[in-house]
Amino acid sequence: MSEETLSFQAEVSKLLDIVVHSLYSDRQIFLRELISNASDACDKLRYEGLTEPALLEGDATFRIRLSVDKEASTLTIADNGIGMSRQELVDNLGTIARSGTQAFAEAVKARQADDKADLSLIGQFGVGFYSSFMVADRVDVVTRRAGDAHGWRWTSGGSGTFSIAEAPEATRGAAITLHLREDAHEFLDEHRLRTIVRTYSDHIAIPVEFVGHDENGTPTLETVNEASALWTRPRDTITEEQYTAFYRHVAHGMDAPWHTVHFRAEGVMEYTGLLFIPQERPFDLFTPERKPRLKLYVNRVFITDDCEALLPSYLRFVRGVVDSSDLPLNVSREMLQEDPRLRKVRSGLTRRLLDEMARRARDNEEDYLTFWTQFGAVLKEGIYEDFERKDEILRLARFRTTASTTPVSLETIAGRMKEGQKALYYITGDDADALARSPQVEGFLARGIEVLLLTDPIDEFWVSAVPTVHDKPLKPVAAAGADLDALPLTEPETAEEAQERAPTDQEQLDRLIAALRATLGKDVADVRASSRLTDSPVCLVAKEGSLSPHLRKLLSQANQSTDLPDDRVLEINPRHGLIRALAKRCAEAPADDARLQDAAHLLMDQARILEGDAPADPVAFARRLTAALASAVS
Ligand SMILES: Nc1ncnc2c1ncn2[C@@H]1O[C@H](COP(=O)(O)OP(=O)(O)OP(=O)(O)O)[C@@H](O)[C@H]1O
Repeated sequence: MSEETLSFQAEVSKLLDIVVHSLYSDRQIFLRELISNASDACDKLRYEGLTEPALLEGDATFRIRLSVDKEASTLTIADNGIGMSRQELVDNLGTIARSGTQAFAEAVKARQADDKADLSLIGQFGVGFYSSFMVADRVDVVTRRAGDAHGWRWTSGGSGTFSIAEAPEATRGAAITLHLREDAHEFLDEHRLRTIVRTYSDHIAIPVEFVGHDENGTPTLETVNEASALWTRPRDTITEEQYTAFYRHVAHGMDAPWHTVHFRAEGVMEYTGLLFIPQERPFDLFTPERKPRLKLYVNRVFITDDCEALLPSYLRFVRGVVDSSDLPLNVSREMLQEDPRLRKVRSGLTRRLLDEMARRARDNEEDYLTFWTQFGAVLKEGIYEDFERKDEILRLARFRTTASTTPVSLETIAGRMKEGQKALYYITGDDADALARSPQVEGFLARGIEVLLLTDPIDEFWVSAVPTVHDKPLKPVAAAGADLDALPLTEPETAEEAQERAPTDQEQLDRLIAALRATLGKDVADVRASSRLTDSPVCLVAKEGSLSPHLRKLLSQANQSTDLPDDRVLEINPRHGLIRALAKRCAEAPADDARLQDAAHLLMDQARILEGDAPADPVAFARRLTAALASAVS
């Protein structure tokens, strides 16, 4: 077949355009990405060779080779791994956009503020191969898939198209040749290359060999890396730098891990775990798949990094490796998901990770909060999903409250409850600052009662699974009802305040409530007086037992349920001057008094606005507001 030219998929093209035309810091990471791909390719063949030994073609000694040609200004990274068929070559390196392609392009754009794009995270997005174009103006990939008779050559300058032709010279595996850009000739320097390999790929379990020449020009081979699986080495022989380098390899990150745990589990199931909690959120933390990304090895043979059974999804931010000698090597990836032995591993890993988090929280709360801020929203999913460990996760959880902008534990909050306080109260919404100022919490603030401010979408779900905390009921502020009446105000009222806040005459209040109900009709589920309010005249609360307004909003944003009835209750403050005045007018005015009706709608719209909603009818709202202002001014 003669050479064929194909176009990159549009998103890939866009990504390449950014890679080719940006200036970067850390561009040496291209080598880490290519070595990492080469090592994955060897791992894949080793795994496939277990069930199909013919694929190994009699050669199961895997290696990665680096060589430079100074005259041609090329650097080649060659492996004897699985290789790619023609179709795989076309799909993997050009026509199928991986899920991270667009996400990566966007992330780079967002970070381009200082003119130097940070492309170091490219591998995290599953598009590491394209980092070759940071240093090369042409890339050739010569490859033969294990077991295939023919090989192929892929070549591209990184703009718009790539070509594919037959390559009879291809050996098993893949050889990536980079034609280095004028400004990237530093990567022809052997010393520099060795340093990079040692920094980034020392722990790769497959030897990375450097092809040099002796003084007679005869080729020499030198292994540059340690080439033993890091997790199999004793802990006290591994330096922190080595752990960090390994973490960067598995997480494709540039940060250092926030926590590293390296252990050997013995007992019913024997396995080694080397797990990391990152410092920064990976980009796909909140994608719908919610997949954990641990790498599973059996006796140092890589099996999969797509094993949902290995960790609960609320720990999906954890990266690392699990290697067990007690799992069968030839087990299929699908069977693994159901394997009871794996369930034991999962439970052991979860136990250990939660224990480690608790320990870090005990040791240094401030430092623990850096972790919590990044991953708390994910960990909290466990309160809802992992019944067995619900209480443990609740102990790890930290919350912002009306009394504390620094998140605190439930234990702390429970420990400073007021005498006579019957429950722990919470409010849900999007923005903690707005919630802290919401009329709904006024009555709590006036009584010195701390309210939890819950702003993660998951909060709406777990609260329903947790009826009590530290033996106290956990209640939404909307359900506080009579609890508040029973508690005293923090500061006794002055005589002046008492007069200002004199309660509305009960009979007049009842008439006002009836009038509001009649005017607002179906806009509200009910109208009632409340002690929740101190400074504001009105607020909207959810009817007891119904969806909270925040959850209703989340569901309608997710398009899950747009036709949920709005059954919010309008609460009015009988001790507010405006309510007193309206009640008085209501007692004297005819039932269809236009001003009273306008006031009812304005109050309702005001309550809506405070909940972050728009007025029901903006034009009518504006007209009523103008009329009210005009009459106040004149
Ligand atoms: N040396 C290689 N041998 C065989 N296949 C390769 C090689 N390099 C890349 N590939 C194929 O090309 C695909 C794309 O590589 P790329 O580095 O862009 O992403 P990735 O390696 O899949 O991402 P991740 O690093 O997250 O696994 C790989 O998944 C693999 O199938």
